Amino acid sequence: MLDRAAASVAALRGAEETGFYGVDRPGVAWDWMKQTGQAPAGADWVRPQVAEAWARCVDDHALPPGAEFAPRQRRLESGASELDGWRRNSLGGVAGHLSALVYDLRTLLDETNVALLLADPAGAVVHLLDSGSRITAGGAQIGRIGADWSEASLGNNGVGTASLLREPVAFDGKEHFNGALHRFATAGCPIVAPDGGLCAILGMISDRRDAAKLALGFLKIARHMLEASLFDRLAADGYLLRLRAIGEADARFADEGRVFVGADGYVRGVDRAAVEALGGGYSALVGARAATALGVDLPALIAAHEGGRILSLPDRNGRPLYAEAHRCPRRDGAASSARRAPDRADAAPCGPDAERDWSDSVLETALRKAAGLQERNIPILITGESGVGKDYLVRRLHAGGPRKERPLVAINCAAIPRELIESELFGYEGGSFTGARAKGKSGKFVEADKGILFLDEIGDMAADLQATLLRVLDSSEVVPIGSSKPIRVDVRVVAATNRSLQEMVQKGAFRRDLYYRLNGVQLWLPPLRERPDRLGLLSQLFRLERDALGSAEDLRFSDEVWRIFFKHPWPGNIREARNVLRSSIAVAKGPVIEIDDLPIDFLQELDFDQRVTDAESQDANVDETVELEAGFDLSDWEARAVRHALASSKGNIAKAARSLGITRATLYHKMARYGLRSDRRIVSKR
Ligand SMILES: Nc1ncnc2c1ncn2[C@@H]1O[C@H](COP(=O)(O)OP(=O)(O)OP(=O)(O)O)[C@@H](O)[C@H]1O
Repeated sequence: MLDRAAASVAALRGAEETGFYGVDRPGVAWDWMKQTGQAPAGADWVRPQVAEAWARCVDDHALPPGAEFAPRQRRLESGASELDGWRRNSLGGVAGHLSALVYDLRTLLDETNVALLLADPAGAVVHLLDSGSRITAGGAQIGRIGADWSEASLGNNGVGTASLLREPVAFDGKEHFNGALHRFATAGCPIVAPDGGLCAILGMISDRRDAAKLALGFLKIARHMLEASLFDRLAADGYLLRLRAIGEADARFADEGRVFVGADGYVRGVDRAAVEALGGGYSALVGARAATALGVDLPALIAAHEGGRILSLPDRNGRPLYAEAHRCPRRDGAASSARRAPDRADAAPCGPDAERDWSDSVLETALRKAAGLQERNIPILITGESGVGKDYLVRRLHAGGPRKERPLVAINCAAIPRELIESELFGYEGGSFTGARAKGKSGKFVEADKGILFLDEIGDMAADLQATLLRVLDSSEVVPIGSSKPIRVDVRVVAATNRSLQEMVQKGAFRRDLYYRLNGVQLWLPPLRERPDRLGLLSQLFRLERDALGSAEDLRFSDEVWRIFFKHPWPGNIREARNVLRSSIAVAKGPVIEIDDLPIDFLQELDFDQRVTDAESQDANVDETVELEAGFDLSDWEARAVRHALASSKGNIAKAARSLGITRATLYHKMARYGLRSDRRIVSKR
């Protein structure tokens, strides 16, 4: 203890020399801990939460003070229960909503250079964005599925400590016990189901080491949205009570609280605001009779609902609260027309139908956004890797939009030869050039008049044509080749690309003015591997393909196959998934589709995937804190998959593209990106 005091005094002197406010207080405390091997006893130099966490790291978790170490790797695939849990329990519900949320916030996340992740209640990473795969600490990749972020494995960090304390937590740089996390800020927020059960930890890691507060604020908003969605899912067949404090100036709780009472008269769920208002915690409310927990029995609730009366309930201090009762009907999957994206503001009072679990939350969010944009004539730019559903989105947009009676005209800017694109877009007068039709041709702009013109693969448009296109967009007039008479057109333009137009603009490969003209609003579709709800989406696609092929309703995949689907990075995205599902359904020999029924190309890819996994788990088994293989990310994987496909097809581009489930144009892009070339004999790095 004396040592500690002496060291503190010495450190304090140092701090005084540097200037009290200029000193890196957690840094001083951490160095002291490194020297002494003990956690500081008081909270003079670090926040109390940090001092307590460090003490736990030393005393409870026996972690080495002043060291850098990697987290343990948990083998998520080792037990069926973990994956099944992820797939079937409420985490699955969080996943769908998280997908939509991540989708919404992607731009913000890109700009702030943070990675968002979802961990299971014990702190193991079960989902992360691509950017997460680049996070390394202690020489190891900590941003990857299965990495154990619990406090006992990685030292205090937002995710692991939030899982332990069951409350939102964030740490800046040197507040982390583990020196390997000093470059980062980490934050974590537990996601609690309406029955009080912990379903997941939503986490964030930023390479700005002072961003903890910001990250925590963001996570709390995200948590609010996720928990509201979980509540919506629960509220069926019973009564929903909306609580409000009496009197406008009454600020006892900022949010309206919600309580759900089942048709049996028991409280089945509460939200955070209601717990706050009523007191006693989830355990005192959930599972108790409404009469006991709320002071109102079921007949009184029904009578209030039917008579349109407001109830009065006592709050935690015995003061009255208003309560409005709403009937929540039972859901039967058939009534699925009310599908909506998770938006608290426009959520139905009793939540949407149960089938929403299996709908495509990302697509729905994009459609909802796009609908408003279309009405206001704001140009839409859809971005995302090949096969994520850009084209599919445009078709759905058109089918559900105000121009559905008018044409949707699509043009693939990468597929049309450079010399023909102008005549394709703008048309030509009869006989205006050799090979032209005598009657002339109207061109896509005129064909799309009053409708939608979809410019696919816009990033592949030649520079001189970009200028012409811009002119047409600005003037809303086209001049067919060989004519001098402009034609007025009224088209909504939607463009799509799997390239980064922003980067192309920076490199001078795409016109900045055209970029701004097309990019009224950007809708980004995430790759399948980045989607926490990918298993739900695959289940839905599976049902689609199964019904289309007329296969038996009890046909299903084995758990083994689901585990593979969960881990596979799906470089060809939804297109690849649909191909794999379709082929396996077609060859299924019995009611259960096994690994052997999967397409051969897919299995070859897995072979490689499996080798990586085996290598990783061997590493992890040698010593739980040894450095794990660093620097291997999904783009490496994709490059290997492309190389493998080219090698298997002996350089036949069409065949390789088919096996990857992508178009030839996309394969060429990917080859260019990874510096690959193909000839019939050899496929190698340039
Ligand atoms: N949400 C979805 N539900 C069902 N099927 C989908 C969905 N999204 C995409 N698909 C299917 O996946 C395949 C690929 O989709 P699409 O062609 O729209 O991708 P893309 O992003 O435009 O690809 P590319 O950039 O290569 O043109 C299509 O068969 C499409 O029907």
